[in-house]
Amino acid sequence: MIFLMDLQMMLLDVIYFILRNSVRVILRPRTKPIDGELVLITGSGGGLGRLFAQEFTKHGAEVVLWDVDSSSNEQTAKLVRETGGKAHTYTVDVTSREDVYRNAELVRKDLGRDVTMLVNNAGVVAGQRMLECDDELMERTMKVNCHAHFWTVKAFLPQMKAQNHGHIVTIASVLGLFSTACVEDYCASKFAAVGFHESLAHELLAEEVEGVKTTLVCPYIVDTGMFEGCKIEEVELLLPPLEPQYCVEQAMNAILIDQPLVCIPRLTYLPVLSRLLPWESNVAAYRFMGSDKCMYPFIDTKQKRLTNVPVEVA
Ligand SMILES: NC(=O)C1=CN([C@@H]2O[C@H](COP(=O)(O)OP(=O)(O)OC[C@H]3O[C@@H](n4cnc5c(N)ncnc54)[C@H](OP(=O)(O)O)[C@@H]3O)[C@@H](O)[C@H]2O)C=CC1
Ligand SMILES: CC1=C(/C=C/C(C)=C/C=C/C(C)=C/C=O)C(C)(C)CCC1
Repeated sequence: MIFLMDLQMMLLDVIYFILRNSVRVILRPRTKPIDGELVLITGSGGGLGRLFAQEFTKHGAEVVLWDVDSSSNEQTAKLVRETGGKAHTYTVDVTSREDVYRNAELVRKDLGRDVTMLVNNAGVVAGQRMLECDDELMERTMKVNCHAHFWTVKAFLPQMKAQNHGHIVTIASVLGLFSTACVEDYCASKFAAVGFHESLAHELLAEEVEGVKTTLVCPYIVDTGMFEGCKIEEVELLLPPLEPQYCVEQAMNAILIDQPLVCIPRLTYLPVLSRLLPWESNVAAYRFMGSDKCMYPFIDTKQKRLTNVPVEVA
């Protein structure tokens, strides 16, 4: 009897959340205030990381900027300060556990307070055919895109849990939910980041740490240069590469309503469902759309950059 009642409750919950999330697409829930939050962003020296720093600043948060490249990171801080924001820069290689833990301590000592929001954004891609790629380059992708999340979360989650207040944001990718050819290192690292993030989210909920929220962000191709050349002509009208600013605004909307997962754009939720189809059906659809070979021009562009051959800009 108790089992049947639990089952009924669970089914009602499932239906309630499907309906609630559908309504939320049209009627956006109230966003949470984040003024006064201390937000740490990795990979803040450029691309999406820099834009996240500016967006969090707009919302009144103070930002801690971590990047391997100090000069591009200083540039981000300058942009934040020009708009009246508070930014603190640290030169950190997130693949190094020691570097992460030492700098986490330093942040705590320098600022006298705990980081309340962590945005794991730093990311790299080898951009070479696996069989031609140096082992170290493939290993680096795993270390930046996945292992680094272990170290940063271990460094900052304990204080969030102690305060029952915080937010862990993972910038993964749609390539952490479905795959394509010739980006084996990247897909492996992003699938791993998604697995890590979701397991952590389950752990916090199972332990009833209600005050620490999680958001998994899975964008499609974004025009930051990271995947320069990657395109699928067959679907370009329907799915053009995302403007970085649009991508960050969509991610911010999700973060500010404590949304657990966001795929940007929404259309990319569809290929996730295709995992239920037979593998061969997916292959046929990939061939039809040209998404099986979409990384070829990206790999060519990257190769030309490595060998200093001029690259034509479309
Ligand atoms: N661009 C895209 O199409 C998409 C990107 N994403 C994800 O979004 C995130 C941001 O990407 P995007 O802004 O495009 O990429 P960028 O290359 O523009 O920015 C990544 C930043 O991370 C920094 N970084 C790299 N390695 C380290 C490290 N070991 N320690 C600290 N910082 C490091 C880079 O520094 P440096 O420049 O000095 O190497 C750079 O400033 C990544 O996780 C990426 O995988 C997801 C979907 C699509
Ligand atoms: C495979 C595939 C697609 C292509 C997806 C691509 C090419 C995504 C690239 C994402 C990148 C570069 C993410 C970076 O993090 C479509 C057209 C959605 C249709 C369904 C199957």
